[in-house]
Amino acid sequence: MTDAVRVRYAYLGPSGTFTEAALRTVPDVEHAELLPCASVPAALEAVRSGEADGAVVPIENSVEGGVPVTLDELADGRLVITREILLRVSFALMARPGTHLEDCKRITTHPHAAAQTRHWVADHLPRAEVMLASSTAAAAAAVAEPGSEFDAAIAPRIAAEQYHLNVLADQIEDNRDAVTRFVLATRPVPPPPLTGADKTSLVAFIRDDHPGALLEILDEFAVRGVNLTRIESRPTGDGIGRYCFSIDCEGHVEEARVGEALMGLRRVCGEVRFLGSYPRADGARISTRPGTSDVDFRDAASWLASLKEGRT
Ligand SMILES: O=C(O)C(=O)Cc1ccccc1
Repeated sequence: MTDAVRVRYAYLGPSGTFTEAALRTVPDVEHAELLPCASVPAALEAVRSGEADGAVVPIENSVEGGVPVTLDELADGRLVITREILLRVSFALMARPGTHLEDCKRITTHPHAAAQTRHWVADHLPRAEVMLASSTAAAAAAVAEPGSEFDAAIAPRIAAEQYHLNVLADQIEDNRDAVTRFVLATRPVPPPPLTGADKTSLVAFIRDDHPGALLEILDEFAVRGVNLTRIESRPTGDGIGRYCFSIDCEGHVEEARVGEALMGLRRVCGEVRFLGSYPRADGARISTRPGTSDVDFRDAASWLASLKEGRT
């Protein structure tokens, strides 16, 4: 394969991050060019500018919920999500050879990793200070620097080999079932085909602040039997008290109940930004409630047409 046709993927780097591990699950990634970026905004900007064809970024974790920087960056609607990836995350404490557990006073890691190992650190290193880094692998790289100000990093075990560090403690996550959800974002393209186990993401902006505005949004989903998998309010940045709603729901825009819910939102909201329909990473098939399948919507539409033609 020549360089001219190689797909370029940006990701939260440097090499050794969980995001890289998530990216490595994308089909044909071995033929792609990987572009490590210093932050989530930088990875997404590489896609907007055309420097990369797609970016993999963390969007939600099972301990802390949505990742604000990713939700806010995607809310501009200039990119779409074409794939989601679920990754179990497990953390190790690593240090330069010769450092022992009791020497670890200054630890560095990514904020998500700090949140997911808080109890372990409090129990085992109660006097340690945790300083935040742009990623877990960036933290490992900083510890590996000669004369580093840090004693240890919390990072994926694989980063210890890459940065020549020793693992002092492994599997230090507070919750063994911690899962992080990543998405692949690209410049706008038609959604991948319907699989029957899909999700749709969007951002809804209320038209004018009024009682029941959120209820009106929820109603568009509820009356069509569309289940939400995440809803979060995020500030729009236009002033205190001004929020939009970042929403993931089950189903694909090609399914009538989802398409009709989007049209309903378009009517009741000030603005709706479609962020994509894509296969669910867990493959869980969606069971439609009675009266909300594509057949039901088609039947209702042809019944209405027959009324207009004078056939009762
Ligand atoms: O810093 C990393 O390795 C990342 O990819 C971000 C992250 C950190 C902790 C859990 C999941 C993702």
